[in-house]
Amino acid sequence: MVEDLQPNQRAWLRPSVPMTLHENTAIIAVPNDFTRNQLEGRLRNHIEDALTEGFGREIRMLVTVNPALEAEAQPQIDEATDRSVALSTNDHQARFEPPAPTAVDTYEPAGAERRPSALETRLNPKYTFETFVIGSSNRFPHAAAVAVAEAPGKAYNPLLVYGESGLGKTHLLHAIGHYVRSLYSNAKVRYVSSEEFTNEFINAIRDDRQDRFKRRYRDVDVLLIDDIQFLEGKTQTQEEFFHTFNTLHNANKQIVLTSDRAPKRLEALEDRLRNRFEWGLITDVQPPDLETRIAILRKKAAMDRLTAPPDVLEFIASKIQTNIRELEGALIRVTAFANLNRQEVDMTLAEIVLKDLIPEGGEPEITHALIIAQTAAYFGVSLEDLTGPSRGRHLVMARQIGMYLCRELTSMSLPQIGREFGGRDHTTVMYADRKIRQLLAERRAVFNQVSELTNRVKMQARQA
Ligand SMILES: Nc1ncnc2c1ncn2[C@@H]1O[C@H](COP(=O)(O)OP(=O)(O)OP(=O)(O)O)[C@@H](O)[C@H]1O
Repeated sequence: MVEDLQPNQRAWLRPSVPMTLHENTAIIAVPNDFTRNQLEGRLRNHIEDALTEGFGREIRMLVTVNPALEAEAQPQIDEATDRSVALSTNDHQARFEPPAPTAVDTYEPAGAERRPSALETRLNPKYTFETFVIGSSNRFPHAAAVAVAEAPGKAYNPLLVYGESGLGKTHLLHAIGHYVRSLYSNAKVRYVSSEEFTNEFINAIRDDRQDRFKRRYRDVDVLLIDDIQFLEGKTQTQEEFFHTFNTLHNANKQIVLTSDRAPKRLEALEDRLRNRFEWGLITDVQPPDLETRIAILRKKAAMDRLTAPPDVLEFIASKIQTNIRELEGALIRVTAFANLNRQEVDMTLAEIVLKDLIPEGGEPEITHALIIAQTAAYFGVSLEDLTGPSRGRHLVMARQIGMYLCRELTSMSLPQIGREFGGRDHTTVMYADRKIRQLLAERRAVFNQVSELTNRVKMQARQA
């Protein structure tokens, strides 16, 4: 696949060094921001496809800058041979060794001193306090999150943020992680969703590696644990989490939790855990008001370099009121549509796109089962194939669109979606979501397929 690259594209790979494969993320070091932008922009799809094909599972790429590589980094655009990184499958297989297991996975940039990296905790680089828009709906949780990050284990412990889907809980959790890292460079920060915590715990029992599991979660300074409602009804995992919690709390290590409900409404959670959650500070995020929604769209447009006039941003913000993920999704669809049609983003265009996206008379209830069934029918594939292991090109695209729609149209978490699509890892869902978002703006066929399929799903949901 990389063999298909133009010589000038291949030249960008020459100074790049594959660092490690951490779970489903290949980390590649480059000498400067400029090279990183090239890799992340024009070359991302090629590289990720090559890696995915090579490893037989979806691999995403993370690029990190290591100025120590600068000396080797004189890309010679006219030279087709790429000496340092032959991104051919075999080569990668050889060079991306899974990191040795450690309590907190480490990452060592070539030629630099060992330093902790946000990558090792799989924090989304976009979810920082800088990119978080503050409004009356989230002012308090934001302030609490900043306080906790500035003085881990001292301000409020635990901090629990709850609220409905798509209101920024995960964003705040990651922002705490990034900020702690920037303030305390040696802090061990671990982010995990409760679903992953549960799965890892089950695997640890199966493989008789409980000690390693315990170390992994108890030997940290800050534990960020997302969506604790998932622990409901899981007695053994709750027991393990209870001990993890006590160990960390006794050692004055910071714990931050998110939930879709207030702890007292987590009925299938043991009293003693619920009780622990109430030791610290509990705060909620509310749906943002109109001004905050407009500010979020402005920020998002600026960050992703999407051009949309103020009246269009206000229009989108007025139409989508309860979920920030949907708000961002609508902006992406509107700008993608304009891009594909080589049109300016204006009100007429926004009205057309949003009319499809927002049905009259409120949102119908959409389930993953409906999305999966409609996706299979739309692409003419069987349900078994759509959720099965086969990796034919047509099937992979159908599956990725199905996953993307589950992310857009339901409030399911990444691990939940992965499970419904044949037990896939949450990073596979993340990759699919990002890839389809990108293709929406680049490929008319994909935009049309996604739009048609969304309409069908919504129509079926209304009739149900
Ligand atoms: N205040 C905000 N400022 C900027 N972006 C925001 C804000 N709140 C949420 N977002 C964005 O909205 C999207 C959804 O947020 P996030 O995933 O954090 O929601 P969540 O509450 O964790 O939802 P879920 O419970 O479904 O996981 C993300 O892309 C996030 O960056």
